[in-house]
Amino acid sequence: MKITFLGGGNMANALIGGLVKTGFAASDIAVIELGAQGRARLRVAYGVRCYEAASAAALDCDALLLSVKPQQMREACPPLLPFLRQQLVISIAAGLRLADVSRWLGGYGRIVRAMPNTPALIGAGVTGLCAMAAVSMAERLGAERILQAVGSTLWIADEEKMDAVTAISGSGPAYVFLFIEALQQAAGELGLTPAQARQLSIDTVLGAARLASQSDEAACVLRERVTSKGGTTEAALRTMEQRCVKEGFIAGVLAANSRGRELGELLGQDG
Ligand SMILES: NC(=O)C1=CN([C@@H]2O[C@H](COP(=O)(O)OP(=O)(O)OC[C@H]3O[C@@H](n4cnc5c(N)ncnc54)[C@H](O)[C@@H]3O)[C@@H](O)[C@H]2O)C=CC1
Ligand SMILES: O=C(O)[C@@H]1CCC=N1
Repeated sequence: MKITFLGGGNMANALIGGLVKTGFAASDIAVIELGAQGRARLRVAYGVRCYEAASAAALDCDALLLSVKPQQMREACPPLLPFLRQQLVISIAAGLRLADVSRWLGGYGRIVRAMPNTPALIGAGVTGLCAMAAVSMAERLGAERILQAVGSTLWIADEEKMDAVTAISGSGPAYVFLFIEALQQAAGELGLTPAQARQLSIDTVLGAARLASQSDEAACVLRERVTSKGGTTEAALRTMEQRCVKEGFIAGVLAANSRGRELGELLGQDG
């Protein structure tokens, strides 16, 4: 399968890196990227073909993955039109609705909306997928094959829920990195070295995530098991509760969901 990316930024780099690491031939991957530096980085890092603009050669592919920012999509679509034949189009833009991307692509119907995340770079991503009605089963499987090469996938029947997927797993790595940052900062304040802080915080997140994934028990039960009566965890959780950490966290995720919907509404009105 030949894949072309439109936009070679952060997420395209994560997906391309993951695809190449899991055995996709770099010669089957092309990127259309406006920035000369971005193209040079992609060529050096992964050996993929890079183009400055759409052309028959750039769009000689089975799947075209739209990985420009939501605000860049409407302008980026028309130059693709002369070269769209039967390719499956996959848009990973946050918020943008299938109907709007389809309209910007002259009513093209073979479009899957996907929401991956950056752990795709190491094959540990998770992607929500949602397809237009005209996308065939074989094409759905094609989209799944690309994203499963870099992690797990799940289908979302109701497109409105793609904003929730974005808020949970698309943006999710940032919340985890913030948590790691906070643990490391606290470790520093407690006199641990940066190397000790790094090992302790990252191994704790990895271990807890693996335990949660391999356990049949709910996260709250696993949390209670760490929390001894009158002990240290209880003291930590009580202080966090007083500071409304959980409420603040949930409010943040809901804000991401609202921003996705808002982006879709705002940009969808735009032509
Ligand atoms: N960064 C992330 O963790 C995730 C991002 N996404 C989505 O992926 C898309 C890209 O996000 P990032 O990679 O973070 O943004 P980015 O800004 O790093 O990458 C976008 C790239 O597109 C290029 N570009 C813009 N217009 C172009 C055009 N007309 N033709 C060719 N190249 C063009 C820019 O030069 C830039 O390199 C967004 O729509 C975002 O919502 C989805 C999931 C996760
Ligand atoms: O922050 C954003 O808008 C993108 C979508 C999900 C992760 N990054």
